[in-house]
Amino acid sequence: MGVSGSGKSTIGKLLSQKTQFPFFDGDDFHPEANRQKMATGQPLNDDDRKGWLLALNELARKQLGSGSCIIACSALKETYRVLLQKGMASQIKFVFLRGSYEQVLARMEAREGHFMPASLLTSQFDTLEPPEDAIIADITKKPEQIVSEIMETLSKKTEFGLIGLGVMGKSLCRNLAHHGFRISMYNRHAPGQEEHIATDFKNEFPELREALPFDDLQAFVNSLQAPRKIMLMVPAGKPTDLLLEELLPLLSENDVVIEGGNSHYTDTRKRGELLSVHGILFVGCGVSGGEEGALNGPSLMPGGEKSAYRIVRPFLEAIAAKDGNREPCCAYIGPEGSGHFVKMVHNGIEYAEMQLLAEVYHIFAKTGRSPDQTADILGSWKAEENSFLLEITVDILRTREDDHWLIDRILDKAGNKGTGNWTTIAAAELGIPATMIASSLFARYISAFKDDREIMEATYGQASETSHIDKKTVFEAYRAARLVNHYQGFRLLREASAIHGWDLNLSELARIWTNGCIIRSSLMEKLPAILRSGDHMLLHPETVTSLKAWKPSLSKLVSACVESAVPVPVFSEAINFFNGFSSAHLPANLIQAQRDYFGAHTYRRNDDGGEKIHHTNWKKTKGS
Ligand SMILES: NC(=O)C1=CN([C@@H]2O[C@H](COP(=O)(O)OP(=O)(O)OC[C@H]3O[C@@H](n4cnc5c(N)ncnc54)[C@H](OP(=O)(O)O)[C@@H]3O)[C@@H](O)[C@H]2O)C=CC1
Ligand SMILES: O=C(CO)[C@H](O)[C@H](O)COP(=O)(O)O
Repeated sequence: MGVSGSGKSTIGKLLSQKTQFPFFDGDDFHPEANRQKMATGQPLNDDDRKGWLLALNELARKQLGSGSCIIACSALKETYRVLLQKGMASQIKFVFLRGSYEQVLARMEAREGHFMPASLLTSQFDTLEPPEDAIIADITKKPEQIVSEIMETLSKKTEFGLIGLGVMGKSLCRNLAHHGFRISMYNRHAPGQEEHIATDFKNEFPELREALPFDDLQAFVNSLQAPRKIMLMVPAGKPTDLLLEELLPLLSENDVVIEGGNSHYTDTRKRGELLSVHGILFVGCGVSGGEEGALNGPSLMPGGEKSAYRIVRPFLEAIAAKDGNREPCCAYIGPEGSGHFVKMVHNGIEYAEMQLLAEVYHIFAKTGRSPDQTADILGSWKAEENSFLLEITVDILRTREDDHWLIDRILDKAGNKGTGNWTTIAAAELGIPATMIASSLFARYISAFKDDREIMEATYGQASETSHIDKKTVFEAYRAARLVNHYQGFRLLREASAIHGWDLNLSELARIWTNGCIIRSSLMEKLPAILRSGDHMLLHPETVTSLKAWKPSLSKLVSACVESAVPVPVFSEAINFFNGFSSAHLPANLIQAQRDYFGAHTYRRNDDGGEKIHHTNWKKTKGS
């Protein structure tokens, strides 16, 4: 690609000789209508070009079926290039023949018998939108040198690098390789502990035969095509900062770093600012799906500068899971740390979804059911209320070890790595009652007090059995609580978007969570349409019908569990939130009066339009 006169045909033909891939001059593929228009001296507009660009796209597609090809096409605008690579972005490489106006003009004038009006060249330069991710060839060099540099870049340097070959990093590398990307892989070297990790990993999987393994960071960086695209999959916090500190001096302007760990969104914002000072682009990308998702298609939530996302988009979209319409479960989220904020809330929703299933398991255990019997019931729910977490719970409950259920041997102290904690803090800071997320976090914390719990039970007695709670009640309560949980999570996202000016597309977020991620579910599949409709999620007609039908079971379940001393903190939050949120009158008037009484915090009245601020001298008016 490049302006007229930049040497596309010369370089294309030479490349064709070297590679043996056929060469096509794009100009030969104009439809008849375009030819006639050009013959009359009229310039082509974008609409005219569309059919032509799609014809070239078709040509490339056909050629890729039997090898590859080289096409000369000016491809001056980004939109043209998007059309050219439609449906096969990861397989197209642009070579941009770059030169100044004066250089191109001089070349044109030197061509015997060739005249190009200066005005035409000016319009070419005016239209040109230089590509952000192309092999750049300097047209002042000799054609042979240009071609050998292109060949070297294409044959030796890799397209994408990944740092951190742990659970997620390894799976993502294999996923990238499955999609035909040439990758470099790096893991740190710690003598006696972490040695030859990347090489051993490469040797383990045949799909990595083309991948380059490194335990030397400088060599890893040098192996990548410019602008480099490097993804980090290391623990969030200090390790990420240490790694960036080491990496930064090795990078060049316009390189892109994608940080895929579960980082706090404020760290992401700071890192983006730091890297931008050095001209490095930064994408803070939420990744969900665990080990299997990373291998077969995760859900990806990239945030940061849009220009940075455009460069890495072909890679991220290729490896992402695909939704029901075969669209990638990956979409640009928004600026600064928004991608990591969204991933954090995803995990918050995940916490509550997990805790609800844990409470269901507990209730059924208290009815005397074995893990297998509970698995049978949960398995029967899949037809109407399926989710990834429900499916794995069924698998977990059925898993046996030496004739015992494994679940019975797992210590009941839940761990966490921080995202539920951060979501709870963010909800509190933004004034959003994400009570189910907060409660599921605290349920994990309560579980950690195992010693206290044992002493308390010995003192106060055990929960009684709950055989009077029927399966239908539990199922309906579970369905109602899930709706409330999703409402709270999306409400938190909406508020964050408004406060931070991120312009999050909530419907699109729900769409990219329909596959690949941990909270994918049949409910999530309904949310894009509901959120797109602009309706309040809890007032959408379908939700209203469901909640009216299921709410009595939620109340009944929580009452019965409280009676039996079976802890159901997250089910309780669901019904209490719902009851409060659907009460036109709450006792908050008394809170306001108390605040005014002891601290003169003032209050508003409901009999004067609520505009004015009032204060009462409560002691003086006492009893009057
Ligand atoms: N596991 C999951 O389900 C998910 C995890 N995540 C996030 O992805 C990131 C990676 O997770 P995961 O793969 O599970 O973690 P692992 O612990 O399995 O792997 C971490 C990797 O980071 C490397 N590493 C650790 N510290 C440093 C350092 N200071 N410098 C360089 N490399 C370092 C480790 O190298 P070494 O082997 O030498 O120790 C290892 O390769 C985390 O931020 C996590 O929160 C996101 C979504 C899901
Ligand atoms: O991001 C994830 C899933 O989406 C990770 O698995 C994360 O570790 C889960 O959080 P926690 O460890 O706090 O349970």
